[in-house]
Amino acid sequence: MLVGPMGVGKTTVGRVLAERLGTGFRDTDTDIVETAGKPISEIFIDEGEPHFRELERRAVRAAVAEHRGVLALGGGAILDEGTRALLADLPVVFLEMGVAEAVKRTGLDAPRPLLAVNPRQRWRELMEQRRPLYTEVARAVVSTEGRTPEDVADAVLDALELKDA
Ligand SMILES: Nc1ncnc2c1ncn2[C@@H]1O[C@H](COP(=O)(O)OP(=O)(O)O)[C@@H](O)[C@H]1O
Ligand SMILES: O=C(O)C1=C[C@@H](OP(=O)(O)O)[C@@H](O)[C@H](O)C1
Ligand SMILES: [Mg+2]
Repeated sequence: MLVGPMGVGKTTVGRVLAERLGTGFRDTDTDIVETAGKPISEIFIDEGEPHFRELERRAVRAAVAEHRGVLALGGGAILDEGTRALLADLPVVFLEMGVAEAVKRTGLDAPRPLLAVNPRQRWRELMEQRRPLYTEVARAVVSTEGRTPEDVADAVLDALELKDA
């Protein structure tokens, strides 16, 4: 299970990991988009963040119950106390990076509504609030700085001692 901030590579590394482990990959953001029938940015605009968080809470609960492979969560999923409790005994890895790398990665990618305005400052604020929560749920912390997604996947397997799985 991969947690960490927007753009750190949960989705990208999750796919690589699933392939390495010969298992399935699931991403709660994808599940939410399917359920809502529209992109995350539109959910934020039309119904607001609290509604998105409610969809996310349900999506994480369903995925944890049903899915046995690699699961990538959205960056804010750990804000929910019930979600953190669900993750308590699972092999959760916190992927991390610094703000410069975050801005570089998210700038190149699909829009994330929470970083639409003032991305650098917003990212710092979000990390201040969330870092303790990522740390609380994680069994291991893996840096993604200067590593390709393949290298990060290797480091995750090492950290969870799944290298020969
Ligand atoms: N280790 C990495 N090094 C460089 N770029 C990366 C790395 N991992 C992911 N990326 C890029 O960063 C962007 C965000 O990745 P993504 O997997 O969507 O992150 P998340 O799911 O954590 O928000 C994508 O453009 C992806 O190709
Ligand atoms: O950090 C957040 O609050 C969010 C992260 C996004 O997922 P990624 O972390 O996969 O970008 C997505 O769930 C939404 O835009 C909100
Ligand atoms: Mg993602």
